[in-house]
Amino acid sequence: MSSGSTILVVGAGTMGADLALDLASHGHSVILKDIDERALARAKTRFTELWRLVNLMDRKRYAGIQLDDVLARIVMTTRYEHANEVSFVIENIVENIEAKQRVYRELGPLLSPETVYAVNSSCISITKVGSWMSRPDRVIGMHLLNPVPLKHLVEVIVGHHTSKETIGEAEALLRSLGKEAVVVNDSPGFVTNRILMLTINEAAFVVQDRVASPDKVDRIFTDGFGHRMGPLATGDLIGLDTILHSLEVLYQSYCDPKFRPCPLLVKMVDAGQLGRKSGKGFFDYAETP
Ligand SMILES: NC(=O)c1ccc[n+]([C@@H]2O[C@H](COP(=O)([O-])OP(=O)(O)OC[C@H]3O[C@@H](n4cnc5c(N)ncnc54)[C@H](O)[C@@H]3O)[C@@H](O)[C@H]2O)c1
Repeated sequence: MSSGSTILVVGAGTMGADLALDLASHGHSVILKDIDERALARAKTRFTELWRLVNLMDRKRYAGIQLDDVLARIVMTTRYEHANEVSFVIENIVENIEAKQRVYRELGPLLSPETVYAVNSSCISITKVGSWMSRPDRVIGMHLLNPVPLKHLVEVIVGHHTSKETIGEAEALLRSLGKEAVVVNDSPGFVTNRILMLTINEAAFVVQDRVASPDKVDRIFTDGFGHRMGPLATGDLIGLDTILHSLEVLYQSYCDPKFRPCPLLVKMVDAGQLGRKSGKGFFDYAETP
């Protein structure tokens, strides 16, 4: 897919906002849709923060590009404007099956039959999403990693009915963003989160059982194994509510008790300690953007 196409990004939270900026910085026009005006306002602030962060981490990334030109390519809305004109939708709303199903039912009839519907989900089966759509061959999983502009690998998930053409178009869109696709078969949690969610959940159990503090747990992974981030800092980056929703989807999908969410995680989410996005999770982020 060439740059210059119009892409509808549904959901302007942690992933949707970062994705919109990444698409626009590669020349795509973006319609960023959310149901919540406050989320759109937060996304606006996030664009500037993220621009700064990416420039710090990778100077070449935005060389010769002006932020104002990038922002001019993003339209923010709470309505499905011009949905029938887009060639690609990337959905990034909360990790909740009922909420996602409502969006697909609402949006499906508004789209052209040829539109590719990419699902950015942590765990939800792509075949299940396809079952809600009239063209399941145009539905594909696009599990983007966080923060989107700095991650060059994307787990692409092939549902039961996903066509070869749809896979090719998803790969082409990712190539236009300088990203590489690793294509895997559909199964709840795919490869990444079947493994990662168990690790983060077990790390929460270790803290709950007072085996070690969050700092010690993560240091064993960073200073010991040489990982760039420990499991609890990773949970804070993703969002503990997203971790909890993902574990619930995995538990429901496999009926396997190994995915039961740690009660400490549930309590932290109830208390609004969601990680970086709320300023506090297993660690404190009061001073960090
Ligand atoms: N956070 C991560 O690191 C990460 C990584 C990969 C994939 N994901 C997946 O991406 C998706 C989004 O995650 P997130 O972390 O951005 O969530 P988030 O909670 O930060 O944002 C979700 C956004 O969706 C909006 N929303 C809810 N219902 C909507 C609707 N009907 N229409 C439009 N917008 C709606 C909310 O207002 C919110 O702004 C989830 O499925 C998640 O599992 C997240």
